[in-house]
Amino acid sequence: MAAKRIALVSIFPEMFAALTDYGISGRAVKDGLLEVRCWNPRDFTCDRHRTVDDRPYGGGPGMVMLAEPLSQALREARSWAEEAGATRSIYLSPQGRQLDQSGVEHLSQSGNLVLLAGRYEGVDERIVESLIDEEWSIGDYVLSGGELAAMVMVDAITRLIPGALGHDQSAVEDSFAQGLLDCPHYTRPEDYQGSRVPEVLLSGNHEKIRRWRLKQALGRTQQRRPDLLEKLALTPEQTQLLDEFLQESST
Ligand SMILES: COc1ccccc1CNc1ccc(C(N)=O)cn1
Repeated sequence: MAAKRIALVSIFPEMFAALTDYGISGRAVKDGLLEVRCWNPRDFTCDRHRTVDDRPYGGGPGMVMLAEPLSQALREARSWAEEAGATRSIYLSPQGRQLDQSGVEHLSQSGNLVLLAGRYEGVDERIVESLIDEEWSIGDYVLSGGELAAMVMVDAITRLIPGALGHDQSAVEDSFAQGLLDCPHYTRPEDYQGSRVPEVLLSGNHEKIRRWRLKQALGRTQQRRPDLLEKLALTPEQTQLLDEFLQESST
């Protein structure tokens, strides 16, 4: 399968080493599953100070990113991504559509991406109108720049690229993929400071272990994120396991 191309537009390209040099995404780059390149609007300026921002029309605090350097950077980034196929240009901002796992799945299936990471108070709106297809937010909070939001999005998407997770992990079994929170996890030793690993996990009975993990995921979701549960149509087995969990936790 051709590598997924993700182009980044940012005045802090060095930040993206966190994606390309570490972990699952770093491995995906190394294995040729993912290609990441960055374009810096500062390289598309003509003045001595390499100015990328200016004061907002209408007054007010802060600065706004200038359209022209962004336009040139975005156009180069987009043509690189489009060389490898259909491409969608995304702007990360608090005003965007909120990202969740279903949004990640949607974006992971939509070809190549150009991600625009804004700084200051944001970018000149004419750039969003002319060159951006979709605006996305990773949550209802304000960051100093879109770079961390872009990296969150790329990391989540990369985990869904076939082959990116080794054989020992699976995005499909990810509880979040089923719309549930995750179950508890344990590893050696069996007894840690007097606290033991649940016996079922030591039993080697894989069906019992599957049911226990599903029960824990359902119970945790009910207790911590009932809003997620409301979205789900539980199977008869899931309904029964959740009832058992709630009975056990009320005793
Ligand atoms: C004041 O900052 C901005 C204002 C407007 C646009 C971009 C920025 C850059 N900051 C961001 C970016 C994304 C998110 C998010 N929630 O996805 C949070 N902050």
